[in-house]
Amino acid sequence: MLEKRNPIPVSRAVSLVMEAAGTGTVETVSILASHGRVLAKDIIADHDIPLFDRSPYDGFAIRSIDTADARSGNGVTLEVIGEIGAGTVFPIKAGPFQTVRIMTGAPIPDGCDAVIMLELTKEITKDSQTFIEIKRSLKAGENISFQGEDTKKGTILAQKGAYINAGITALLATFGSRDVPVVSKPVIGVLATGSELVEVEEPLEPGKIRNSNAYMIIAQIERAGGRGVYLGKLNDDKEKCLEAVQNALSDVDHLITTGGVSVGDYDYLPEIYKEMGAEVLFNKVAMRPGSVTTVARMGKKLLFGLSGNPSACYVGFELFVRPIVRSTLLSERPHLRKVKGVLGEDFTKANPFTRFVRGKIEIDDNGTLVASPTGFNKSSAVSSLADTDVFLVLPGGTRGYQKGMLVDILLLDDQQGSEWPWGNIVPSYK
Ligand SMILES: Nc1nc2c(c(=O)[nH]1)N[C@H]1C(S)=C(S)[C@@H](COP(=O)(O)OP(=O)(O)OC[C@H]3O[C@@H](n4cnc5c(N)ncnc54)[C@H](O)[C@@H]3O)O[C@H]1N2
Ligand code: MOO
Ligand SMILES: [Mg+2]
Repeated sequence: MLEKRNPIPVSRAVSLVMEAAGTGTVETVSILASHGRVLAKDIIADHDIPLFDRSPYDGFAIRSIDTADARSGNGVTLEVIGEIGAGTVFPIKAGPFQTVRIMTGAPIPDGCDAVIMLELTKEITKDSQTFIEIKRSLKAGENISFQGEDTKKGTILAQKGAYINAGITALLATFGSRDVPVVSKPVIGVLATGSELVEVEEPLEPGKIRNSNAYMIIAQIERAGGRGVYLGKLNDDKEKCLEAVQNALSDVDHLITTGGVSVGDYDYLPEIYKEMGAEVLFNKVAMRPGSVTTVARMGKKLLFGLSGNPSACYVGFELFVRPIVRSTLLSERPHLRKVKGVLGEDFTKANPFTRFVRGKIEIDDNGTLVASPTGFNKSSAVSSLADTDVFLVLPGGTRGYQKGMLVDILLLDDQQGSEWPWGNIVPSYK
């Protein structure tokens, strides 16, 4: 007798999964390997930036008081007592009507309180001594990069849980972090099921298809910030699948399977979860594609039973697995970031379940975000995933959607994320 499945709302399904979210451990990596990882410790400025008053220009460091009467037609002459490049400190204090030739980034010499750009000065040589003439007055502090103007010692510049981008890498280097504490990547195993599958390097035969989902999922795990481990493909043999799932689970933090979660004769995952004694959190979600997505729990580990259909598998990953990866990586915004935009074309097919249409975004001439489906829209589609950078969220109902309507858009290639995008998805937009 076929077991009746009760679809639950997406938001409820995500909440159930998130109850199993854990936090990751810490490891240290070289700064050169830290890009794209997640900080395990705040970055706190341990000194001011700049660390000392310095020149923003190539020119001359002067005493502003000496230029008080300077103007066009009445230049002031200053004696050049030396020169300083970035990296050294000038050893002498400048006295009245003395100046020091200075390069960008060099510390302001003692006695000086302003800098004039090279282009605004005229060099004069008299008795083999160098002078400059200045025809304008400068205020104290003019053209100086002051100590601490960028940031002050003690400021928290990046927080634990932040994605290490190029800017954070610059901060790590600024404050001398050669070894960077990062959150260890959660290890997610991937098993593909289906007797129809051949491996990527194998030739096709009648009735067979290539296993694309496993590789797609590994890429999605990596985009989310986890480490994907490909554990192979399995034929539709219940005992072998049960054994493989049980063995795999001991080596990974969480396990993803693809295929075999629907009601077909060879869809063994539901029975496997039962035999293992795993707690099934849900086996039907009110969404398209991916309605058959099933998630079970064994202690702290989650078993994500993603659909075999490529688009359904892709969507199931982004909605349910991604937030688990991100919260392990200490993100407080582990879900897909939601923005609003307009629908780029009619989507007339109504559906009782919320649709996650694979789409791409563009910004039109008025600056409006326009999201359009990427093409063939069935759950089985693989071709339209290549151009996909967003999901258009089209809530279930009896009506379709017209071009120009306001829609919720979930961004896939994004590091900012969202705390909870499911709160105010409304049934239709006018
Ligand atoms: N009577 C019903 N039939 C189906 C239902 C239903 O509710 N009642 N649900 C449909 C929906 S919705 C989906 S989605 C699929 C889900 O199927 P499974 O998750 O059980 O996956 P399979 O049956 O193993 O395969 C489905 C499809 O995907 C292809 N596939 C599988 N693995 C891969 C892979 N690694 N790479 C690429 N493609 C893969 C497979 O060949 C099938 O074509 O069930 C519907 N049926
Ligand atoms: O799980 Mo299916 O993908 O709803 O079409
Ligand atoms: Mg099936």
